[in-house]
Amino acid sequence: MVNNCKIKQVIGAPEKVEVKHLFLDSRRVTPGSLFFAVPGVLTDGHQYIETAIEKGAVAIVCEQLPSTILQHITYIQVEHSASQVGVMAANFYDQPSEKLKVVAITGTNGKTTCATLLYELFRSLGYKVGLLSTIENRIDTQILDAQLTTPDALSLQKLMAQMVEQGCTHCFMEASSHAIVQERLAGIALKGAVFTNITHDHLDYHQTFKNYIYAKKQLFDKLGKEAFALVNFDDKRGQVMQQNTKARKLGFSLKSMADFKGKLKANSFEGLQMEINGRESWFRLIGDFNAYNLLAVYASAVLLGEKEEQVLTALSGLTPARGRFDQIVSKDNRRFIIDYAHTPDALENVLKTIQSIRQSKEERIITLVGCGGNRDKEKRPKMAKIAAEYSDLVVLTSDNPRDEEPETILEDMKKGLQSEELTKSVSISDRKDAIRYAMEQAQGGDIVLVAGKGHETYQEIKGTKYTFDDKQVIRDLLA
Ligand SMILES: CC(=O)N[C@H]1[C@@H](OP(=O)(O)OP(=O)(O)OC[C@H]2O[C@@H](n3ccc(=O)[nH]c3=O)[C@H](O)[C@@H]2O)O[C@H](CO)[C@@H](O)[C@@H]1O[C@H](C)C(=O)N[C@@H](C)C(=O)N[C@H](CCC(=O)O)C(=O)O
Ligand SMILES: Nc1ncnc2c1ncn2[C@@H]1O[C@H](COP(=O)(O)OP(=O)(O)OP(=O)(O)O)[C@@H](O)[C@H]1O
Ligand SMILES: N[C@H](CCC[C@H](N)C(=O)O)C(=O)O
Ligand SMILES: [Mg+2]
Repeated sequence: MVNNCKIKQVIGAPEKVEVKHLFLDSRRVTPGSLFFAVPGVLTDGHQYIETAIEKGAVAIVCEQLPSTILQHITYIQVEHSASQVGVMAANFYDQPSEKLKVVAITGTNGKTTCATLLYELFRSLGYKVGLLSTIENRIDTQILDAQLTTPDALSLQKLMAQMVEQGCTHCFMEASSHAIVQERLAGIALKGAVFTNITHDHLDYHQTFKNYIYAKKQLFDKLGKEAFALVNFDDKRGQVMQQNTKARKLGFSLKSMADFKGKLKANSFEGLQMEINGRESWFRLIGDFNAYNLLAVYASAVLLGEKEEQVLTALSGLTPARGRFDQIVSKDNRRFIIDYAHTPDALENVLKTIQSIRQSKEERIITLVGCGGNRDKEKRPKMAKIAAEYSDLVVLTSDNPRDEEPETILEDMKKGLQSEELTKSVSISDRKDAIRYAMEQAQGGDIVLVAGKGHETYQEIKGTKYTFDDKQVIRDLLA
């Protein structure tokens, strides 16, 4: 358990103790286990040491020792418990990440898309693969629910151990900025890290944009010299990510010279045509932003040792991840696009793409959008403004209101709109009613973007997750 760990002291009894399970949450502790006391955002795990022991924990990892030391318990005192969870769990599970080729993708947008494409690509190249993503986790063909974009440090090691057990050779994972700051990736040996982009999101958590950039940079700072640090050169923070890394520095770009240079040739509602390092291919993903994702995926695969030609052939057959530019065209030719755009930049990219590939301005753009509750409030007026700028009609509605009042979120969004923009927008807080309204307003040829929830199959309101699936709602209303 203690290899590579930064331990201050071990006290109590006995130093060599057998541990059956590891837990981060006292509520789940079972007899014979080890409990990690980690200070968190809402509370401090140190408060639950006693409960964990009552439930049968035999070992405790903590930063501060409790006032009462029990002789039959082993206390491992460390400087920083969050960073020791993954390292100890990696020891416990016998270093699963070293038996896999693990690539982590970070960036405000594009993580799920890239990780899912890599998973599909490597499967089509004949490998057994693991995937850790916002939509779901996969161990080869087995699908497991995902609660977080990046699982907690214990679950990560356990999932990777299961991947090894099932014969997987690769694992593609999303590294959210929360996860990096909280050291969920500690103890994972990465073969590579990918940076897609950084734009406004999560300032509720990181407070400043500088902190948010720094959070992502830590992923690259910790890479070993045998790994690759692949970044988007067209994002001005791309090279910032590489400043202090020991890893091999590589970049992709659509605009300038790069190790992986893409040239976009065509874009339509069916896909895009792009030349990569001189080879031209057709892909079934839509929009310039997806050209970046495709470049990142192509580059990662080549850097992992796959043959360029084979990668291109396999990649050109792949379709977008669920809820990402997902399209339904009705019999009367209304086009519905379900997309997980939940940041200002994502929304702007999707809308710019729609504007650039529609046949003419006769095809009106109707955008339905909301913003999540208990999350970054600064993005609300920005997202409303972008929706108004690129659309003929805007339907403001609820996303996942969580513990906030939907009306308050809508008011925050409307603050971004000038009077003429307000005249082309309506607010309908019930999401289903809002979708119905948007659909009714559309005529043949019009395009309705339903943004923000993508693959999600629930709507979270005041602690309850109600069944809700944008795509299904549209299908039902069409029927
Ligand atoms: C704000 C945040 O990121 N919180 C995450 C964090 O929780 P925390 O450690 O701060 O938890 P806490 O509630 O303060 O508790 C502190 C400690 O006491 C323990 N505890 C608490 C209560 C108790 O009775 N017993 C007990 O032992 C907890 O298990 C924890 O170890 O660490 C936990 C384990 O790793 C996460 O489950 C939890 O995610 C919460 C549920 C969450 O909603 N996180 C979101 C914001 C998030 O992480 N999102 C990113 C995606 C963002 C993106 O889109 O890019 C993600 O990776 O999913
Ligand atoms: N490379 C990109 N650049 C900008 N926007 C993108 C890019 N890729 C995807 N998007 C937009 O962002 C949305 C979310 O994409 P995706 O799920 O791949 O991102 P993510 O980084 O995993 O998001 P999350 O942080 O929620 O996990 C897409 O639906 C699309 O609108
Ligand atoms: N991983 C993102 C998802 C946001 C999705 C959106 N539908 C919302 O609920 O705000 C977050 O936690 O910020
Ligand atoms: Mg994601």
